[in-house]
Amino acid sequence: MEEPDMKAMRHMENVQRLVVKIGTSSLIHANGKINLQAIDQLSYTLTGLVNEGKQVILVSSGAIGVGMGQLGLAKRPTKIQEQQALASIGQSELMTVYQQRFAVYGQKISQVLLTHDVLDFPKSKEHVHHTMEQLLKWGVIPVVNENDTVAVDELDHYTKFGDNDQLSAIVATRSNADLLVMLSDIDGFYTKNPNKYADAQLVDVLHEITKDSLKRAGGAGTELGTGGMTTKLKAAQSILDADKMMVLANGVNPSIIFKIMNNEPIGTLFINSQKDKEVI
Ligand SMILES: Nc1ncnc2c1ncn2[C@@H]1O[C@H](COP(=O)(O)OP(=O)(O)O)[C@@H](O)[C@H]1O
Ligand SMILES: N[C@@H](CCC(=O)OP(=O)(O)O)C(=O)O
Repeated sequence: MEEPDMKAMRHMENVQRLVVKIGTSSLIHANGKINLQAIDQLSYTLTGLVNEGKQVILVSSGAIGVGMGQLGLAKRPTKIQEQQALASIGQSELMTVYQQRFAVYGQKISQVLLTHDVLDFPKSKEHVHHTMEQLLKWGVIPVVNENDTVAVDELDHYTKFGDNDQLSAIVATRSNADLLVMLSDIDGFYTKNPNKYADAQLVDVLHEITKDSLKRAGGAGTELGTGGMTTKLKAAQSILDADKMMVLANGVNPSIIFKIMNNEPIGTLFINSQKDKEVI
C-alpha cells in the first residue's frame, strides 16, 4: 500500500462521462429526515457538470431509508417484504425531491430502476444500454437505483446486485464511464476503520486491491448504510479491471465533486499504476 502522506498528481481533464454514487448515510440525517442540503448541492453540482459538457449518471441509494423516515421507523425491518414496501414508498418520494431540486437548476432527470438479471440477459441489457445512451445524448441525468421491489435472490433466479456500490461499478463499466465518484459518509479509504482507530490514515491513491487492503475494510459504519468499505473496494476492483478510475470521497458536501474534477487531492483515488504513469 502507498504511503498515506504522499499526494500524487491527479488528471481528471479528460473525464467526459462520470457516474456518481451517493449512499444512504449521505442522503438521510441520523434522525431519519431527508438531507435536503445534500440533495440540493448534489443537484447544483451535477447540473454544473452537465453544463460544462460532461455526461453524468447518478446512482442513488436512499429508497429504504426515505421510506423508513416516511413511516417513522427508527430501525430497518428484517422482513424482506417490509424492506421492499419501504423502498417502494421511499423511491417515489426520493425522486420527487430530486425532481424538484434539479428543476431549480433547469436540469432534466430520469429514473432507471435495474435488477441484475436485466443486465445479464443480452436483449434487455442492450435495451438498457440504448436508453441510457439516448438519455445522456439529450443531456438528461439518469438517476439509477436497484429495483428493490422485485430484486430478491432465489436459488434459480438471481436478481439482486447485492448493494448499490456494486450497482454503481456495473453501471460505470457498462456505460464506459471514465470515472466513478463514490460519495460516502467517510473521507475516503483509510489504513484501518477510522471510526474505530484514531491513528487511521487516509490513503491518497490505491493502485490495486490486495488481500491486505480488504483486511483493512471493516463492516458498514451506520444503521442505514448497507455496503460498508468491503463492497466499495470490490467496486473499485471492477473499475480497475476495466482500466477506469474511481474516487471515494465524503458526500457531506457533494460540491466536493467540483474539487475532484479540478484535480484536488480529495478522498482516495483508485487508478491502476499503468494508467497513472500514462496520464502523468
Ligand atoms: N478502512 C476503512 N476506511 C474507511 N471506512 C471504513 C474502513 N473500514 C470500515 N469502514 C466503515 O465503512 C463506512 C462506510 O460504509 P457505509 O456505512 O456502507 O456507507 P454508505 O452508506 O456511504 O455506503 C465508514 O463509515 C466506516 O465506518
Ligand atoms: N437500493 C437500496 C440501497 C441499498 C444500498 O446499497 O445502500 P447504501 O449502502 O446506502 O448505498 C435503497 O435505495 O435503499
